[in-house]
Amino acid sequence: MLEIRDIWKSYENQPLLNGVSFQIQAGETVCLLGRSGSGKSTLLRIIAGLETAERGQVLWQGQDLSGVPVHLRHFGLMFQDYALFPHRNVAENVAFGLRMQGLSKAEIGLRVVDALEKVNLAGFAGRRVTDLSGGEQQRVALARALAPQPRLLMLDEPLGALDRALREQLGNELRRVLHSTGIPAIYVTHDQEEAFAIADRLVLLHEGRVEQEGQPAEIYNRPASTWVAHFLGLDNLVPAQALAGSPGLVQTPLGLLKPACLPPNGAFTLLLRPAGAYRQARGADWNRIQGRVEDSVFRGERFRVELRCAGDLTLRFDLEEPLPKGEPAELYLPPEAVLCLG
Ligand SMILES: Nc1ncnc2c1ncn2[C@@H]1O[C@H](COP(=O)(O)OP(=O)(O)OP(=O)(O)O)[C@@H](O)[C@H]1O
Repeated sequence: MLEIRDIWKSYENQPLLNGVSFQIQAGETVCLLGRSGSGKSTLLRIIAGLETAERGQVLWQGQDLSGVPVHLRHFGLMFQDYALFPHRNVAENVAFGLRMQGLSKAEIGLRVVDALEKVNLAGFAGRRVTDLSGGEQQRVALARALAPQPRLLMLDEPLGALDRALREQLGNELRRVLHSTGIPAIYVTHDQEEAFAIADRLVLLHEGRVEQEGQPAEIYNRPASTWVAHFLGLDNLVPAQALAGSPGLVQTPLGLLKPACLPPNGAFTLLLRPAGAYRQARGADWNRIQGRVEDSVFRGERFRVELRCAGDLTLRFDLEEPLPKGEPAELYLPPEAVLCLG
């Protein structure tokens, strides 16, 4: 449906987007995820037509949108500071974009009711927006973005101003609303938990490029680089070197390890899965990790155990039982829990 093809953009000779390409399919919610300042909002503005790229194209069903003005793209936008009109009630706020479209009063009335129902605010039409909670205001903003029936919805940190618990609740609701309307959406955030909760597919932006894209579980299980692993909070990174003459084994500060992957030539990085460690080996090819327990903290389902290991490495594993602090410990990981990163 939407194709972003090789977009380049710089500000004051500082490159920001260096050839960004990705696509969005019908009905799909794609989260654009990257650190603050990675150019996510700029990319949205380029897609919306509010900003021009130095190179590259934005295509809708194969049609190049360069030269198509903002209002003729039929893309809806929703920002973090949703800027509702404080002196107007809920219905008037939702009707705003519809009036600009020149629809009849009757049609506007129907669309407002429909949009408010979609976001679970039926009955709120006459309320003052200033009397609503932050979460309700956010839903009014979503209804306002949905009412003109855009062919694509762009959401820029829409939950950014809300507290964590509300974000989680509204994130789930947003996902439901987006799926029920079938409108494809680009959802920009720097919060990976939020992105994982909402996205059908993730696009990870780093240094102006797409570092990795895929379904959330795919990316979590197979991060493409050490940057992605770090960004997802997977910090058990171990320097490694392939071992000549011993295929499948790699040399590391922890000793010889056996990953499930074919090790690349030369130096590379291994990722040890925090949830992949056990107190006992269940196979002859399991990897033994030795260290001293620095910390052991209950984290809901499991204990997060911090192990100080050879090579100045601190590794964290999630275990069913705690381990005594200050004592030496041995843990075992199957080859599948040891990944090779580029
Ligand atoms: N019009 C502009 N002129 C000059 N620099 C700009 C302009 N717009 C954005 N930038 C710069 O480009 C960089 C990326 O901005 P952008 O808002 O696209 O990033 P972002 O990933 O959305 O960040 P955040 O999550 O903080 O909103 C920032 O360093 C910003 O200062």
